[in-house]
Amino acid sequence: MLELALDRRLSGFHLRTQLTVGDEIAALYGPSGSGKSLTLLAIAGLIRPTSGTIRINGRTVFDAHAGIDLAPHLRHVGLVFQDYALFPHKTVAGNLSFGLARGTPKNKAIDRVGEMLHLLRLESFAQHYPHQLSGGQRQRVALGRALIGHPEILLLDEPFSALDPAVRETLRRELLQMLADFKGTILLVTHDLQEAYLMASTIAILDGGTVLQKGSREEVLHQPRTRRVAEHTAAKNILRGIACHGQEGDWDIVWRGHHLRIDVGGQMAPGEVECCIRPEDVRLVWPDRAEQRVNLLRGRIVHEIGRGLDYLLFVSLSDGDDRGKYDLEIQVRSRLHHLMMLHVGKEVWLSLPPDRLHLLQPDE
Ligand SMILES: Nc1ncnc2c1ncn2[C@@H]1O[C@H](COP(=O)(O)OP(=O)(O)OP(=O)(O)O)[C@@H](O)[C@H]1O
Repeated sequence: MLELALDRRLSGFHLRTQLTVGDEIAALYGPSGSGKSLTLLAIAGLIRPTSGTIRINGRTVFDAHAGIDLAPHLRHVGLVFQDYALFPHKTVAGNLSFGLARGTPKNKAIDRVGEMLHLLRLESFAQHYPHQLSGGQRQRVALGRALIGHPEILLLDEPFSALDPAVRETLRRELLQMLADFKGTILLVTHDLQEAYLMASTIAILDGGTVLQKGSREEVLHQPRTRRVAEHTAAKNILRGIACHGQEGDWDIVWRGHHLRIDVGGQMAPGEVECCIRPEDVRLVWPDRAEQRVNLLRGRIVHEIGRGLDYLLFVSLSDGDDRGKYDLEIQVRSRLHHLMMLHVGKEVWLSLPPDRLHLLQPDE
């Protein structure tokens, strides 16, 4: 388990990461410059926060107030850098043994390097140098160097960013397989939402040095707390409207003259609100079945992007001829696009399922 409450001011940037992560893979997801790498460096003991605490499995490795600041090698943290940071003049075996604690007896070191080479399937590469390895093999060596000292937590800083998409997919799978036996916390830094979703069970969204939301990957994706989180998680359709009581004691949001029913499942006050719906949650409705649907809207496709397996449709609800403007972004499978014979200019019926409309809290 990892518990963080960090504060560090730099010129023009204020890092204030508050985060607790259990023994699982958690993604620290955020745009460039949001403070992801600084957070990892602080956990590893490579930069010193001005104030705050860092606990690893209940053990305090940093506490500014109490004057505790354990050296990196005493924290039991494995760190895999973005560019792997292998020593070019050391062999694979040499790079791996660098991860062992100083003073490890020679026969123990040889055994442990052997075990690691086996786990990484690099036995026949022990005497190779980094420049003689593929990107994937280099990544494995970097991971092995981080794991060889039996760390309690593992920090991975954008481990796939340097790779092309095809290799990236294979290596994500490989990495998950290799980490299956790791029992502690794994914190993966990424600025790729899909990668965060694929690799991690929990996602923490970092922006401007602060964690905006942390939750299960489903929660973060489908129940963003605020507009800022919704923007980071590509919710796309953020609707600003007026909340009022609906006809059956439920809640409606009046948006662009339409009464949209929303399942709020909690307290809500009348007045101006924002809600969101993801592009894949907007339903396209066959015209002959339109009347049976709730939250039905009529619109016109003003733009579309074919992406192979699916299409992004941009739909305007107004009858005007302003082609650049759209009100909703919708994601549909190519098969449905074909079946419904969709094209730019076509009129479509849409439904916004009440349980997919999600109310946003005001940004702090
Ligand atoms: N030594 C430093 N001195 C001053 N500012 C710094 C220092 N290191 C980082 N920063 C600033 O802190 C902010 C966060 O940097 P950080 O490297 O943690 O971002 P990141 O989220 O990891 O970004 P990326 O995804 O691009 O790697 C940035 O605005 C950066 O310019």
